[in-house]
Amino acid sequence: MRTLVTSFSGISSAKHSRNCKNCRHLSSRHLVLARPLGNLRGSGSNEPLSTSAKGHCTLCRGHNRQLRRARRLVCTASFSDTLMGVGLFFTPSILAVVYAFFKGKGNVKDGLSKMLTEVSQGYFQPDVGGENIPIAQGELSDLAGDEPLFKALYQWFLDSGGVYKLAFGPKAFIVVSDPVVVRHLLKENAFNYDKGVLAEILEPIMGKGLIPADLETWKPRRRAIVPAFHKAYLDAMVAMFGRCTHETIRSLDALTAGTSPAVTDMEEVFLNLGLDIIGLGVFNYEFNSMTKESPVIKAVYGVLKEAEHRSTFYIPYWNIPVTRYIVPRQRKFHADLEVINDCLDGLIARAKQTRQADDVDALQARDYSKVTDPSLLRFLVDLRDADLSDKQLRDDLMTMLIAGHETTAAVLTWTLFALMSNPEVERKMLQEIDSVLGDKTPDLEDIKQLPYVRAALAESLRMYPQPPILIRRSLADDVLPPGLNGDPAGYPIGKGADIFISVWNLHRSPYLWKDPDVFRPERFTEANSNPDFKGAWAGYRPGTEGSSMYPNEVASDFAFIPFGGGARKCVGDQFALTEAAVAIAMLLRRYTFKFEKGPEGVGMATGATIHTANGLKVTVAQRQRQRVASEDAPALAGVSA
Ligand code: HEM
Repeated sequence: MRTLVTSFSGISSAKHSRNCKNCRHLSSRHLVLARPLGNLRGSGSNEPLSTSAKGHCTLCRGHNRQLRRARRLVCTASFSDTLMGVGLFFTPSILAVVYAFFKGKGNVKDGLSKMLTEVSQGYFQPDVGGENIPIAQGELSDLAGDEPLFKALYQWFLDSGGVYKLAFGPKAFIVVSDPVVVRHLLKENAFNYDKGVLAEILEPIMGKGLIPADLETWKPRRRAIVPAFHKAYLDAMVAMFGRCTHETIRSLDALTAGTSPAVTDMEEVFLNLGLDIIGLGVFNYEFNSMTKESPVIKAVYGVLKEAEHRSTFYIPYWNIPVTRYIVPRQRKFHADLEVINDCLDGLIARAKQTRQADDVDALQARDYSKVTDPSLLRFLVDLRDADLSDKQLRDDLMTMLIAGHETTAAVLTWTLFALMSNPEVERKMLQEIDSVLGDKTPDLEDIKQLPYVRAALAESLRMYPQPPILIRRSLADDVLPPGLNGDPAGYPIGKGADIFISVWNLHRSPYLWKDPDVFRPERFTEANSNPDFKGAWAGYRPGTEGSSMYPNEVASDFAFIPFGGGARKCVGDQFALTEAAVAIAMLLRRYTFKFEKGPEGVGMATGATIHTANGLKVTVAQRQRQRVASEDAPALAGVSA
C-alpha cells in the first residue's frame, strides 16, 4: 500500500498522537469532538460519541489543551488518494524530499510528509476560524484501509457530524456533508467562495476557463456560454450522440462476431465514446477515437492524467519553473498541452474566418438541420459583441473538453457496473427501452419518454457522484449554518478557509436517503423528509425539479447535487445526461454484459472522477432480442418527462 503519514503541530508523530496524553488510550480512532452531537452516532463498533466537553478525548475527556492548539488531524492516507491535499509550500517540500532521502529508511513518503509537517508546524496554517467545528482525528487507513479517501470521509461524517474539520499536511479542511450547509455554500452565499485549491491545480491547464475562473472573469463568460446550450443545439447533439454510439456498436459488433462472447474493458470504451462526443459537441472536431489514435487524442489523455496527478499528489513541485525542463512527466505535460493548444488555436482561427455575427436570439433560432457546424465554438465565435481574446476562447474550450469527457464516461461506467450488479433494474430498463424505442435511434422526445432510464442514471450519479468532492475557499469571513444537530450558533469561519463539500457523503447520507447503499431508481418517485432538521431541510419532493429532465438540487433541497448547484452549477448537465441516456439505451438493447470476474474485481480509485481500479472488464455478447409488450413497461411517475 502506498501510504502517506502526515502529522501536525502539537502532535509530533502519527504513533504518538494516537495516545491520549491523559488516559494513554491507544485507539486508532481517537476521535475528538468539540461540540455536542445530539443523535448522530458512530457506526460499527463505535459507541455514541461524547456529547459534552470541548475538545476532549472521547474516552477520558482529557487532552484538551493540546488538541485545541493543534486543531489538526493525524492521518495515514493512501498516497494516490490524498485528494486535493496540495500543500503550497515549496521550501518545506524540497526539504522534505531531501530529508526523506537522507534518512534512508522507512517509507520515503512518510519521512517526506513528516518533514513537511514539522517544518510547517504552526507556521503556515492561516487562522481561518472554525474554532467550534468538531475535529475528526484518527487515521484514514484505519477507517478505510486501501479504499479511496472520499470513502474514509464518510466514516468521519457518521462519527463527527455534517460539518467537521480535518487536516492534510499543513492545511486544515472543513468537510461538509449536510444539505443545509451545502445550500448556504453553493447558493445563499455562493459569491463568498471561489474554487481554492482546485483553481490552483487547474489554472495551468484551463487558464481562466469557467471552472477555475475568478468571479470577475467568470460572470461574463458564464452569461455567454449558458445560452449556447439551447434547445436546437441539444436536438442536434442528440442526433450526434446516436451517430457516435453507432460507431461504438460497430466496434463491439466486430469484437463479438465469430468468437462471441468476448471480453472488453467498457470503461475504456466509454472514455473513447465520451471523447468523440465532446470533440464534436464543443468544437466540431472528429477525434474518431474508436478507430484511430491521433497525437491529439494521446495529448488529451496525457493532460487529463497530469490533471489527476496534480490533484492527488501532495507536493506541488510543478510550480517550480525548472521542473518543466527536468522532470520527464512535466516535460511531457507541456508538450501535450502544446499539441492541444495548437489544435484548438487552429479550430478557433478557422471558426473566426467564417464568422457570421448574430444576436443570441438569432443564433438560437438558426435551422440546425442545415447548420454544418452546430458546435459551441461556432456559437461563441458568432455571438455578437463577444469581444473575446483567442486565449479566453481556448480556455473555455479546454475547460469544456475536460469537464465533459471523463465525467460522462464515468457515469456510463458506473451505471453499467450498477446494472450488472442489479439485474432486476436492468430488466426494467430494457422493458422501457424496447417498448418506447424498439430499434430506433433515440431523439430528444424519445429520451423524455424514458423516465426509468433517466432515473437509473440519476441513481448511478447518486451512488457514484462525478466528482465525489467539490472544493471551495472562503473569500471573506462567513458563518456556516449549524445543519443537523450542529452548534445552534453556527460555525464562524475566516477568509481563506478551505472546504470539501462531500457529494459522496450527501448522496449516501442515512439522514437524507432510505437504504442509501441500495441501487434503486424508484426512490426518485418517492417523497421523503427528516423532521430532525426542524424545517431547515425541505426534503426530497419529486415533481419539483422544474424544467430539468432529471432529479436535481431544487427537488432535493441540496441533498442531491450531481451537477453542483447555484450560480456555478454545471452548464452541461442536460447535454451529459442525454448523452448517457442515448448511449446506455442503444447498448443495452443490443448486448448483454456480465462481469468478467465479479464486481469485486473492478475496484475503485480516486481521480478527478471515480475510476475503476482495474477497468470494467466485461463479457459482452449480442443480445437475443425479445420484444416486450408496451403494457409491461414500468411506469415511473414523478420523474418528469
Ligand atoms: C455527467 C457528466 C457531468 C458531471 C457529473 C458534471 C459535474 C459538474 C459539477 C459537479 C460541476 C460543479 C463544480 C463545482 O461547483 O465546483 C460542474 C461544473 C461545470 N461543468 Fe460539468 N459535469 C458533467 C458534464 C459536463 C459537460 C458535458 C460540460 C460541457 C460540455 C460541462 C461543463 C461544466 C462547466 C463549464 C462547469 C463550470 C460551471 C461554472 O463554474 O460556471 N460539464 N460540472
